[in-house]
Amino acid sequence: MANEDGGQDPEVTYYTLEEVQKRNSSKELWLVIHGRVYDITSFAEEHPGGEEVLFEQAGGDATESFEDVGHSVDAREMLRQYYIGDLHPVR
Ligand code: HEM
Repeated sequence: MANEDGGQDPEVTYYTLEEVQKRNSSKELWLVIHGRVYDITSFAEEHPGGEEVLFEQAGGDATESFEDVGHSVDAREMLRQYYIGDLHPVR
């Protein structure tokens, strides 16, 4: 996420929504949750909620649908292993 002063963290890779939107197939499946970008290509077929719902959100912001489901703490911790960077802050 952006620093307190609104600057960018040099340790973090930033992706624009445009870049994320290209990754919307079974070969490359990225999505955004709470401003963080996740590459869940390898996870889709293991998702307990099915891969279909993930394809519907592929390449976009899945925050609302992720929260609507009321995912468990375990599910939230799983996110960590698929994290690849942050969404580029919009200025
Ligand atoms: C990378 C992101 C996601 C991860 C790691 C994840 C993980 C999980 C896990 C571990 C479960 C089992 C129940 C639980 O522990 O809460 C689950 C269930 C489920 N997830 Fe996800 N999920 C992700 C994204 C999404 C998204 C974006 C949606 C909706 C569009 C979704 C919809 C569901 C549904 C419908 C269930 C089944 C609930 C049930 O039948 O009880 N998930 N997910």
